Amino acid sequence: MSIQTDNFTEQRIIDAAPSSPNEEAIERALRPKLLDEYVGQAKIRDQLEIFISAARKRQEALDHTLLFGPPGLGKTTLANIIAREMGVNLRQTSGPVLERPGDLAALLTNLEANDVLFIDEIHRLSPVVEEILYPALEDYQIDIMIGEGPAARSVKLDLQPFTLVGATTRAGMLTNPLRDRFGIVARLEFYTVPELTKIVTRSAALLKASIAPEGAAEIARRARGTPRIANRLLRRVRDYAEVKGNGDITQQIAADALVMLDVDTVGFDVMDRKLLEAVLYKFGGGPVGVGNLSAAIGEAADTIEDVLEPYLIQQGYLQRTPRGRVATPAAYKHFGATPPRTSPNGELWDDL
Ligand SMILES: Nc1ncnc2c1ncn2[C@@H]1O[C@H](COP(=O)(O)OP(=O)(O)OP(=O)(O)O)[C@@H](O)[C@H]1O
Ligand SMILES: [Mg+2]
Repeated sequence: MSIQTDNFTEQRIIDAAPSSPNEEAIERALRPKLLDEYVGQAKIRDQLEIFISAARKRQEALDHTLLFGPPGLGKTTLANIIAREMGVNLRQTSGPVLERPGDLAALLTNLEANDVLFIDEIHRLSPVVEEILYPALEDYQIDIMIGEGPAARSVKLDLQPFTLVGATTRAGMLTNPLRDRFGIVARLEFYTVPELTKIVTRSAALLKASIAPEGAAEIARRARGTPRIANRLLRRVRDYAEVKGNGDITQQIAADALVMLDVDTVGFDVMDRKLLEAVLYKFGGGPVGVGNLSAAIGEAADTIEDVLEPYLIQQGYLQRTPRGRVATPAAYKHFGATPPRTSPNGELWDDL
């Protein structure tokens, strides 16, 4: 997904979205190609391994698969891996690109048997395009209109069996009929530090960078649970090591470089801190609605919900309640402030 950065001259170092075409090219080079090289997400990997080998044995298309989770966790990577493991072609497009039903029909009719059609940002499909997709997913058929005016008629076309792999950062924004048509639904989780350490170590080897295990762990700890950020930090730290040292990425070099990049010890960058500080100091710890937060920190509500919040919530710094966002005691402590004895709901905070 793309992130609005209008308010900022510089891209966030820990922005989870790719920052440039150049970065996308580097990402492709670092992308694992097979399920075995895909680190973490053990549950999804185990399931896919079984489903893929069963489908291959029967020489059928894999069930339609929905991948969802915050940006940079490996959805596009998984879609590519699925096609490769199935031994079929991958055709890639995205929700906003498919403007007219004909755009999707052209893609669908060109698929070969058991191919993977990957639709990124599938929550942004237009309703008329989605309409075409339903019979395609269910019966491998589409209805298209040929001609115009009184001479127009609808024609049914048969398709080859295929697998739709849909990716989205927001499963909640899919329509029910679309969501119901996915046989496999996989929710990607943030990665643990050991998993990210593995990813950093693997990427360093591919980039021919010399890295100490503690250096890799230091980068992993500050990567916000996200492989894309881990790989980006690695590249910036490598630059730093080459200029300020002899090129070896030691723990000290990594820590110094990350201070320079303004990424703190738990991986928060300027925007994370701005968000938490707004909740704490402008809104008295919450509850505060996303609209007010958006106005206070000058970041789009979508970005707050898709990119900033998920990690802060998962790490226990922020809570989403029916009345709005609430800062937890951990958030107070992170900024050296004393948490209140009770939550905004009047419950006693129990981890004081
Ligand atoms: N499980 C993994 N193991 C190793 N590297 C990974 C893994 N997942 C992601 N990566 C790395 O992180 C980068 C970003 O992953 P990817 O592009 O698949 O994320 P995404 O979920 O599609 O993000 P977006 O929502 O922005 O499209 C990839 O280039 C890849 O190198
Ligand atoms: Mg992607």
